[in-house]
Amino acid sequence: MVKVIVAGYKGRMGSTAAQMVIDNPDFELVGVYDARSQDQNLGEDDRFKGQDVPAFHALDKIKTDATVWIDFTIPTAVYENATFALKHGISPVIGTTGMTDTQVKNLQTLAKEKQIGGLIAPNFGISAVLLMQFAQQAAKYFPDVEIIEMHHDDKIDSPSGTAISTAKKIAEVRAPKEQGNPDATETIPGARGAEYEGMRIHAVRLPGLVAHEEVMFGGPGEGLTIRQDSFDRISFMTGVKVAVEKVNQYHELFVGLEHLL
Ligand SMILES: NC(=O)C1=CN([C@@H]2O[C@H](COP(=O)(O)OP(=O)(O)OC[C@H]3O[C@@H](n4cnc5c(N)ncnc54)[C@H](OP(=O)(O)O)[C@@H]3O)[C@@H](O)[C@H]2O)C=CC1
Ligand SMILES: O=C(O)C1=N[C@H](C(=O)O)C[C@H](O)C1
Repeated sequence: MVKVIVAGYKGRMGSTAAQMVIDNPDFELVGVYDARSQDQNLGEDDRFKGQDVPAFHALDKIKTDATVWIDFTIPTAVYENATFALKHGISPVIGTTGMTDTQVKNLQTLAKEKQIGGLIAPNFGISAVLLMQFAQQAAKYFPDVEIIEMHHDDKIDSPSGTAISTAKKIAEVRAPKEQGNPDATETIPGARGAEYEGMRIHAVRLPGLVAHEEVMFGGPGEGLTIRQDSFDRISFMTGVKVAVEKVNQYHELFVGLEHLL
């Protein structure tokens, strides 16, 4: 039985993850954490009526025997949360996006020091993991690429963690390249999107969307578009489940679900 605490349980992803833990006979939800909630117990939340799980609102009040910390919170909270988990011997399974490269490195160092397994996954969806792998493969042959990520309009960070991760994977295999016309100008600043190592990333935010990404490649006389869609947040739960099952077996913190698949 894997004992789990879920941070951000009031939110879209945290509530879905809490339900996944409750529904899994091999997992036990032993705590939930959400900084601004008033609940003393998860059962006070209408979506979880009948559940008896302590709810916490401040890191220094958390008392738990959890071995896994699932985090779907906000970019400004996740680093402190993951540090807390590692310092208390709890393996972090982090879905929250928006951490800096330095923060990720610091967490990896701490996990190694403490000999604790952990995972930061910019995307727990299998379609997104495959899209990133396929895009990396295609970039060897098509160095000209544009990334378009599309999300619901409540998303805080942009570009998405998945888009940044896609760009990083592409940058690993292609020589640095400034795309387009070197004399190009932007009549309205930002028209060409964000720039990462010569690639352009475009962030679309619209009600009705969940999480979607297209990677467009262009070459002489041809093009290739790779697309993935998360139509429902349940799409992320297969990956979260695998991470919860496996993360305690490791002694380092990985970035990317592919390391545990
Ligand atoms: N890796 C993946 O596969 C996926 C990652 N994500 C990422 O997960 C994160 C959460 O997304 P989503 O569920 O849509 O966002 P929500 O805004 O729905 O949920 C975030 C929750 O965290 C709470 N919160 C805020 N501060 C803290 C804190 N200090 N400690 C604990 N909880 C806190 C928020 O409370 P309040 O509203 O009161 O501020 C809210 O309930 C985002 O970074 C998103 O990019 C999303 C989908 C998939
Ligand atoms: O905020 C979201 O919704 C999502 N965030 C992650 C990201 O930033 O890539 C993963 C997925 O795209 C959904």
